[in-house]
Amino acid sequence: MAASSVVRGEDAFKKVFKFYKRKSPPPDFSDIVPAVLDLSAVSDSEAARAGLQPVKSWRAFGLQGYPGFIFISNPFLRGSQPFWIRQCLKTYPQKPNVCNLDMHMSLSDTQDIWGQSVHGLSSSPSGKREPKTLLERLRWVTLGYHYNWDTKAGILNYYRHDSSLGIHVDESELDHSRPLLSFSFGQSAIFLLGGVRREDPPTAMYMHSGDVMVMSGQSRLFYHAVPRIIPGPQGQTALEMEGCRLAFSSQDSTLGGVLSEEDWVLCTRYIQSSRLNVTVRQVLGPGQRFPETPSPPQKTDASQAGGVPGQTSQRRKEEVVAVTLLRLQRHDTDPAVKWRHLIPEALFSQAVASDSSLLPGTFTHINKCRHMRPRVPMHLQCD
Ligand SMILES: O=C(O)CCC(=O)C(=O)O
Ligand SMILES: [Fe+2]
Repeated sequence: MAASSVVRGEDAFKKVFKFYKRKSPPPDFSDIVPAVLDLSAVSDSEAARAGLQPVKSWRAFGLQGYPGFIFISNPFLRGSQPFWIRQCLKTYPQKPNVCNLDMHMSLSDTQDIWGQSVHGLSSSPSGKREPKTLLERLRWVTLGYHYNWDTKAGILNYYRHDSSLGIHVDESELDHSRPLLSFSFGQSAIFLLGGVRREDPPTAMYMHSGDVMVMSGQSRLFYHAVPRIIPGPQGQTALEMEGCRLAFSSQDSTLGGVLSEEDWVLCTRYIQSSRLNVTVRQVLGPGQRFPETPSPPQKTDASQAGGVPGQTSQRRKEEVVAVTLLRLQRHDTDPAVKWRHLIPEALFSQAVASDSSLLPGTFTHINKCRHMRPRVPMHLQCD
């Protein structure tokens, strides 16, 4: 069942979090369905270079009561996700990027996480309990400003089937006026989006492989959490990986580079039980520098999101998604990069949606503003 906006009280978020984290008996997810919608912008070839469909065929949704939150239902070209999965597993964990394993292992031990995991992940289960590979123990990697968890820029989260991510706000970046972009690959997740206060009741939605989320404007600082990982729609990942094989074996592979048999096997194996999430955030605002001392400089407020009036280089949010992926494709984590091309909220209002698979009571067409009342699990109604 969908979490509800009428659940109130101090513990509302926690209750909903626990509801979706619960394993036995498992919660009923029947009301949660993928969102669907269409947009337009960015050149088709630029989008394709990042492995994305032409923007006119993207399906994106706003969410009633969550200004600035955009959900884009898997805008990836068939067969391009494995490129990103391989980036997350093989490329981004490489030094100088920092990961959770660095906290208790030496640099030489975490130098080649992929290489050290190849054997363990690709050998078929022998029946006896094998030690976990480094890839299976990987929980997060930071890109960009990664020397300090508090100053993170791009973050990769690695979720195993039993992982969750607690209730939090992403506020350690100094610039909250830029959107936070989130890309999901592999198994699915229940994502909970709350409000500015921890006690604001959250809305639950699925994040499936390929789905993209933009948290901008007010929603940039909303509480959120991932209470649980769930198997993706039947066969989805397998099909996607197979699509990759086809795409890579044909000449017009847009992302370039052939996925070797070994890479393909390992990515498939890993993703069968795991979820990858990439979030990209702007850390510094215009003119800001990291302080020498821990005292934080003035933050740029998310409520001011909307860009600088008269700025000519502003682009649409769809472009932000494409450009972000292009940067990541080049493994461009230069901390000096400023995301000047981010755009005002008002420009992002062209969504046209079919409502066949809307989560009741939550997703709203950006430009239609239809709203259905949510159905509420009885035991979550606490007022
Ligand atoms: O995994 C997700 O979907 C959310 C990740 C997240 O909230 C974070 O990294 O701050
Ligand atoms: Fe977050």
